[in-house]
Amino acid sequence: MATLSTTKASPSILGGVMIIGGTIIGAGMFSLPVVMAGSWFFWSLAALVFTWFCMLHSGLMILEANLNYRVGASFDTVTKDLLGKGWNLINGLSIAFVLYILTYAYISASGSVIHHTLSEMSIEFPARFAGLIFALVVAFIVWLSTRAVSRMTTIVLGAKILTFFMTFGGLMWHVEPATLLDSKSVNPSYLPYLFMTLPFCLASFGYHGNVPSLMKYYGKNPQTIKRCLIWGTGMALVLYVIWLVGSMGNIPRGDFIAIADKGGNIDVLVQALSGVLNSRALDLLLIVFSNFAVASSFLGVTLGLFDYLADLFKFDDSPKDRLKTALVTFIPPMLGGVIWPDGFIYAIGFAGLAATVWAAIVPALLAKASRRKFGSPIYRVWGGNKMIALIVLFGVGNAVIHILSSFNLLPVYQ
Ligand SMILES: N[C@@H](Cc1ccccc1)C(=O)O
Repeated sequence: MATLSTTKASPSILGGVMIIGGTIIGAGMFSLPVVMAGSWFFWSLAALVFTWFCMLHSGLMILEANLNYRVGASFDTVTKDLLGKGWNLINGLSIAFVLYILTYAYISASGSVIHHTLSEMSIEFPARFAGLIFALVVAFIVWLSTRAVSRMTTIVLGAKILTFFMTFGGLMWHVEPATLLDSKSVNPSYLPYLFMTLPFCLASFGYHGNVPSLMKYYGKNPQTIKRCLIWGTGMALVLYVIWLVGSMGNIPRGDFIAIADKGGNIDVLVQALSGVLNSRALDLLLIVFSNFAVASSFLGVTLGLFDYLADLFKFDDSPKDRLKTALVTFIPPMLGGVIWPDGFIYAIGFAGLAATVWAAIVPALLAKASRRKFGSPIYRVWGGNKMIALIVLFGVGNAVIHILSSFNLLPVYQ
């Protein structure tokens, strides 16, 4: 029993699982059914599982490298030390780009969600301004304090999980096997459309900025943090699969062409779902859920961007400086939202393109370099060089796919 007094109690893994799960499950999931309509259910399922596997392991690689540094050392410190200034610059730029473009995506998404919610109540309100007002509210909360954000996030995340299960519990009852299996199509082809889904899967599984925060929270405790990553990403995977079944089991494959044509934003998707559901209660739940889903990632991601920019511009924590930081955080994406309110799907695709740098390629290089420099004595991801090569290939492959599809060189389901 003597050993008991020497072991320090570490916080339970639930908190870490929620941090990871809460960051991962966000607006990205609303892009999935729309971009996966071409490859439909089974191939999309394969893309999801493959992306989950790679993104889990790249997160573990960040952990492996991070463990060789003091608790509190950030992504920035580790990258600069292991890979040098050049890589660190590329890494930092890609992080800033992802956070900015996601903030824009959330403004566009929240505008669309609020527009849809109000029009259900027979109030006409332009999506552009709804997004702008929502962003101002979020900006105000972020400007107040980190504590305000964390309190709001807890409430919103709780509501998101609750309404998720209520909505999808209901949606599951409506699933039509013939719709889900696309059995009415004659000679369908799915495989050619598989590749373009990958950058969207990647964006939807992004959480990697949070790995150093977990080390701050749990200390150098690789087994606990590893369990948080496995459960957090696993929870997201299960939710995404349920979401695919719920949406593809209700909206026929052909109907997605019109949804994508209208910009593929959340209101169009939710409207299509409620059109087939014929249930007022479910319809309402779906609307409430989509509001919360967007709000929780919006808070989390903009807090990340806010802290990042404050550090970059050396703004301090006084109300005046926090206002400056809030301005640089929110003005550019807000302008984007007012000028192009419907760029949601594009934005998620570009988030995938940039996130591949810091969520796949750089983590693999970090693990490689930390093995060379320190031998990674505390913890090492399994699979040796083969795993590192797989993650680099996954990352580079995603970038190539996104660039090809931006130039219309990949088949599009239309
Ligand atoms: N996974 C988040 C987006 C994200 C990407 C990368 C890092 C953090 C968050 C979403 O689906 O909305």
